[in-house]
Amino acid sequence: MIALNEVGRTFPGPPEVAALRDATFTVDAGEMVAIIGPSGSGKSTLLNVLGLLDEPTSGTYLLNGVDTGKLKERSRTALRATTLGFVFQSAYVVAHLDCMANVALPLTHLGVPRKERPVLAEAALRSVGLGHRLHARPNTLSGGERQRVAIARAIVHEPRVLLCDEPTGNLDSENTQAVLDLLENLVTGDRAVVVVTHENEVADRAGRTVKVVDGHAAPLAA
Ligand SMILES: Nc1ncnc2c1ncn2[C@@H]1O[C@H](COP(=O)(O)OP(=O)(O)OP(=O)(O)O)[C@@H](O)[C@H]1O
Repeated sequence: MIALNEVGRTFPGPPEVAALRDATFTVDAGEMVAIIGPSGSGKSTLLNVLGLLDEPTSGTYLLNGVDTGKLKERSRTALRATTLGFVFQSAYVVAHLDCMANVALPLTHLGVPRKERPVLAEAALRSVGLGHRLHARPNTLSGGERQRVAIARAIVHEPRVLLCDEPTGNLDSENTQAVLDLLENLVTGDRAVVVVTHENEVADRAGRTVKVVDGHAAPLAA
């Protein structure tokens, strides 16, 4: 699904900063990979590159077989919208919309017919265990439930890769476990999950770990 070869990202500055120097690793469908590393090591830079939010200044990044360096901006945006789902530390849900409407939002941008949107949104909410809260407003939910709404929204269009940035950073240990169970269930034969985390219990759930040190990102030996 993902193949990075000697990917670097240098910010021109001044001063010039080589935030990512050499990221070389793959992520296959059917696996969950944790990205770990000290503060300032380049994890966010790497996640931005993986998420097609930023472009490498060197190396190649293949996503779902597509050489992303060769894409024009429009094609990058389209590939991002169809192939990737994003989960952040804070569940950026829209307060005045109910869960169904929040989860259906990305489908609007993808041109999914209006009639199909509620069907897909309900299925996504049921898949994260929120079938009983379809029409709840986010402010009536717990923090863990809100994060599950954000996950439902991230997967409603069936992305091949789910990119998560500290997805349990704001949760207590019980909700952390629930979200990790969920992420584990989302790893299927045709989907990969990538999780940037500081937390050992999150990394422990991943099949493999990529460690970032001073901009060098490589798999840890098993
Ligand atoms: N837009 C930018 N311009 C210049 N330097 C940047 C920019 N973004 C990040 N950096 C630098 O690149 C390095 C890597 O930053 P990055 O945010 O990727 O680290 P991180 O591992 O995600 O850190 P943390 O765990 O603290 O979030 C840091 O030295 C940072 O100051």
